[in-house]
Amino acid sequence: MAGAAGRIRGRALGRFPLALPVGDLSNLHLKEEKSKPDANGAVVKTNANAEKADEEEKEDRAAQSLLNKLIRSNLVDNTNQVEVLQRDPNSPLYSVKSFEELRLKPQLLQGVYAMGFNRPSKIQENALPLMLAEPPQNLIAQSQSGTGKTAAFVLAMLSQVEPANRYPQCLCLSPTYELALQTGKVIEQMGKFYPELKLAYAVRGNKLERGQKISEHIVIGTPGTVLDWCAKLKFIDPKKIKVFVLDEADVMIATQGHQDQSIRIQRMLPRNCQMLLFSATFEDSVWKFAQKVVPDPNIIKLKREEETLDTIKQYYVLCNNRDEKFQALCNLYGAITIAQAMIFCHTRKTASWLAAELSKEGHQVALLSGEMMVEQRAAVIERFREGKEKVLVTTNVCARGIDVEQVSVVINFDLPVDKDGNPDNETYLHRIGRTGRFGKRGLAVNMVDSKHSMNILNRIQEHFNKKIERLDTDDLDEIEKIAN
Ligand SMILES: Nc1ncnc2c1ncn2[C@@H]1O[C@H](COP(=O)(O)OP(=O)(O)OP(=O)(O)O)[C@@H](O)[C@H]1O
Repeated sequence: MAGAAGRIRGRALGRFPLALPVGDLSNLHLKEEKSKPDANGAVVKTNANAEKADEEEKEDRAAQSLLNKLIRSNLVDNTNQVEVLQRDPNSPLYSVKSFEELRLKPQLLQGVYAMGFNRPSKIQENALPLMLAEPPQNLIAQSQSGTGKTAAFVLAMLSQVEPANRYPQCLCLSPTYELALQTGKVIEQMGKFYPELKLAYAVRGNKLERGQKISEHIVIGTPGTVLDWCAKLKFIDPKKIKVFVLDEADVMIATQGHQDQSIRIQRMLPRNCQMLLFSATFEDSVWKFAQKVVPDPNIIKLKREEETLDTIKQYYVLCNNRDEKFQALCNLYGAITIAQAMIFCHTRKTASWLAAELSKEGHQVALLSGEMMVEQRAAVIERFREGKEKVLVTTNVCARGIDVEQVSVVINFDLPVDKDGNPDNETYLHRIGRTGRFGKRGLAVNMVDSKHSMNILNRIQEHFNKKIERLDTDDLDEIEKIAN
């Protein structure tokens, strides 16, 4: 997980430069740094004398004036300043609260700060008080990709666990093996100051002895294996679960069988179990599913036009065929520096062809596709996350939800369509959401190669009510401009 995402950094991403010296910007988070928890997890408040208070006020004023300057000069759009966005009421990262106000346990506060989070995002600020309320509240929540949903429900689970009880108390369903591992990592990082807390992965390949009971406090896994562990193998006593999380509900129901399995698991849980469901999109089918698994819910939902993030710039390129699309891609690479990119293709065949062509051009390419074994897929993603490869060419589902901070560009080499050839808006949103994570700038480029794909693109624009601009990839100056 990208822990340092919450701070302002001096590092430029590709050619998205940071426009001001870091020294100036660091003023913006001076105030938070004064109330961080110490090594024992206690929140340390500095005992400020009048002089110090004066100094602080000056710093605050300086920070505010810098912030105003940034906003006025429109520099906000040119930088990756999470802190600035977190102070912009129109941003999904905006928050008026601090993590202290969210009543987190000291060990968790310590974990949050150790991950480099300075303040909550909008979804965290809104969802956490509900999730931590007494008695526990059920919640159906939507927030854009990369705005901190995972961190929100991980905090909720960690807050409810009683380490002295050596049995599973929180159960989290993820749609894929990769996402289960990714979320597990967040749990491990955030629960770092909770050494007694244990986590088990209910994923294919994790074989346990028959008759065994699990003593771990949190179980995270995919629906099929979790169902086996609860119903058939009885490794878990579902009646003791206090918190049930269903993550990426839209992706979940797109996978054959997952919806039924999730509902069967939910039915085994006690009535007073807290049910939480998260999703980046809420088409009707997701909504119906959500209402089936979350009784009497509190609801946090976005308006359609809020679903896409303004920090991700969207373009399309007109081409005539596959070779021209490849050329357009090469032109993009020739004109802008791309930290890491994810490229989506419709078929495995195109993906392998493209990966081979890009390798011939000298790129370090990773290929991820559905026919690979889950362990292989996880290894590919890990290497990409570590930056060993700079380009990830992939087909579809296995790349959903993957959180890699350095992805500055997403290319739809083929536009996402459903099995009937209609635009797949959800998949579009998930794909472009691989960039622009937590306020970072991102670029999404769509390759259009026929009247049909132009029509798909137009329908995607209409759906999100968001203009996707044309980009001429033969014009290097124009490409350079979009990266500035
Ligand atoms: N309050 C915060 N401050 C700074 N960074 C944060 C904060 N919350 C989350 N992040 C970071 O932002 C990135 C995205 O967060 P997260 O994965 O929780 O988003 P998400 O909404 O679950 O995304 P997706 O819909 O794609 O699954 C992660 O790298 C995470 O570490």
